[in-house]
Amino acid sequence: MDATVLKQLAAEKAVEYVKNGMVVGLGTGSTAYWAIQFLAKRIQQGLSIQCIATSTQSDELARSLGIPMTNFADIQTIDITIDGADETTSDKQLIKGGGAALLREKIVAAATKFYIIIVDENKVVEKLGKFKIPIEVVPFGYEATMRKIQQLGANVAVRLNKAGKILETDNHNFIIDADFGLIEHPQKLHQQINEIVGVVENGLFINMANIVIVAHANGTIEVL
Ligand SMILES: O=C(CO)[C@H](O)[C@H](O)COP(=O)(O)O
Repeated sequence: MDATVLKQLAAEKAVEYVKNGMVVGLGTGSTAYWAIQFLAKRIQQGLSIQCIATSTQSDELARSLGIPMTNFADIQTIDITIDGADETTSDKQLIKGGGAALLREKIVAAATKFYIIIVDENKVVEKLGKFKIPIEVVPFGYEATMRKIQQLGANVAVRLNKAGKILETDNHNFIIDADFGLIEHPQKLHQQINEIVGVVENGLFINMANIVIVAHANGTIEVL
């Protein structure tokens, strides 16, 4: 099965967890895209929910599909969030931020009671780290911040957009992509990165996912 179909299968399964009256966090990326589409379909069929997005891209998509949107000022908690990931281990430790939305994704995830990750089987790894860790940093002095990250043992580069300019996140920050190789102790590395002055947040999502829905190439769905 092709990658798009697998993304659809995982997304469709995740949307089954959403019930009337819930506040739902909307992820970012090409897999979360399908979850937003399926949610819109269920809303047309009568499902009543309010949603909060992890990026302007997902916010705009959701609004264009008629999904009712809310914000943190008007809610206490988020019942379910459905998001993609760049890598997951079988014990649900994640790398996220390939779409540069990791900061809002982590804020939404931290406010969520039941955090669902949807992936195809290619994202499941034994050890995290083949995918470079995206790190959101403030623009001021980012070269110095990048050197500190490098001193932790990474090869680093500031992320560029399609026009070759430094990519700016929704929060007007930059992303440093840091290659640490395969990571032995993700929790420790997460702390070490976030202790660097100038770092806002990093793409290691440790002990956050409640379930990971994996779509396999043969069309079966596995829930981790
Ligand atoms: O973390 C993310 C965006 O910041 C995405 O969830 C992650 O990059 C996966 O994206 P896709 O589903 O397109 O592979």
